[in-house]
Amino acid sequence: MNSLSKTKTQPARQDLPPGPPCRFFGLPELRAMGPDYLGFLQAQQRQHGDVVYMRLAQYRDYSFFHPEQVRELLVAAHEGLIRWERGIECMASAHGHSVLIAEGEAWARKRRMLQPGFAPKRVAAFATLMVQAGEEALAAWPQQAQADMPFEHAMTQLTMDVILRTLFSSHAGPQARAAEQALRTLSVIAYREMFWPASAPLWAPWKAPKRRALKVLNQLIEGQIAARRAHIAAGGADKPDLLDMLLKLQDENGQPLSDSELRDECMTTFLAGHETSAGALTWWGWCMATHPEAAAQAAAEVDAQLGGRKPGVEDIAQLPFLGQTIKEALRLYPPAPALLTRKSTKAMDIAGWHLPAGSMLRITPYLMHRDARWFPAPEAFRPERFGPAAAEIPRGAYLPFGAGPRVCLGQHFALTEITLIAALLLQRYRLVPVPGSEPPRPTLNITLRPHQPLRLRLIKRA
Ligand code: HEM
Repeated sequence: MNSLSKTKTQPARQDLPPGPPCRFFGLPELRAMGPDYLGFLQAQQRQHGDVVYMRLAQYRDYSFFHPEQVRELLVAAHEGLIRWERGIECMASAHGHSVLIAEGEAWARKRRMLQPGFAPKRVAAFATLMVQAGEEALAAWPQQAQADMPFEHAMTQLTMDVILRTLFSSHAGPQARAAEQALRTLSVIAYREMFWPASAPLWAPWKAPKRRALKVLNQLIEGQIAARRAHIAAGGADKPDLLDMLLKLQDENGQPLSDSELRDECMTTFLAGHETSAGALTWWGWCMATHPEAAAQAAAEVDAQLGGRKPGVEDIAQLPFLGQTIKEALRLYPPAPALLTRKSTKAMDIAGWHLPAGSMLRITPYLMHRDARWFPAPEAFRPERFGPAAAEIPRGAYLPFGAGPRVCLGQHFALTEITLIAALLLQRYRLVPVPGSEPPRPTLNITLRPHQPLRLRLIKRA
């Protein structure tokens, strides 16, 4: 191979990382990816190693599986990346142009404005609301000695209630059940649409379920904003919630969020702010139900620290083992198991490979978290991995909240909420699998949920 041919737009195969042979424009790979994205990528990693190249339709597609490469991409090369336009287009029908969707200066402006609202101090002020929501939800659960609960549904309703209280000073009313169903519908549709090159317009007759789902969510969010505007117009007092913060935000030029920006940020905070936390609590519940010794140790820690009183934000640091069980559940079942695919906007060199502008880049926390090099016996639930005596985990190997400048904005919020709710649960119940039930299979529909709604048996603690 001479040096001239290396500079051609289409690199020769030996200049590319290993991967499946390029056949039929990558259609066999695309067909295999849709029904089992995580299994497909895992098989590629096993066969080809830490960097896998595929030709998928018009895209040069690279998957990275090594922590150093992940940090190189998400941290060092961040400015040369955007999120894959088609993926974002499928999510934008609900999220609009929020911080989750925006790119470049528009994203940076939103991120700078929103960041203080999710800082630890701000989140701490919401802890009382989180605990209140948890206590009220648990008080409404069956009170007999043991009961089989639709646990996943209960966690979704609870985290939705938390976000409605913290965002709008509101509660999960009858609209919440409809919103849960609508979000499920939208996630399945958005995930499916990502594997098609384009979407039919929303008015197409077969898009009625998507239209209905969007209407439910829009009515919920826009109704809350309209009610707040009416409250302010009537001279009502400030409310200690995120909407109040969003209404008062100004950028460096003194510009507030426009009406549509406000709607979009509220929608993203509502959706991103409860769906993933619900998934995290659901999987944590399953881990506790199937690892009674770890559950008993976490419950003993909670009892010793709280002595029966309700938890507060200041207790979180005193519940290290409980925190380890949560981290380990997030490792085995990261609610965002595949980061939103990135596209390079300029040529770059990563891990010794030259990536032309326009390359697709995939990072898959679910697979990084199950790599025996960083997590020995990766399928085992071992909270000790995150204990003080454990070996250090390489930076970039553990990514439940992503990494780099686009790391999850709500990570502190989520961890505070999950820990407080987990403590409330352990104070009251022992969780066990429903006898005879099938173990949940992780299923990807943008987020990671059990293949069918998870039920757990709750046994009241004496
Ligand atoms: C266990 C719960 C959560 C998990 C696992 C999670 C995970 C993630 C991940 C992995 C990303 C980055 C995606 C990427 O790089 O492609 C992200 C972004 C984001 N998350 Fe979360 N999240 C959680 C909870 C929350 C909560 C509670 C909120 C808000 C209240 C939130 C708001 C956001 C926003 C706004 C972004 C976009 C940030 C940006 O693009 O600058 N998340 N989340």
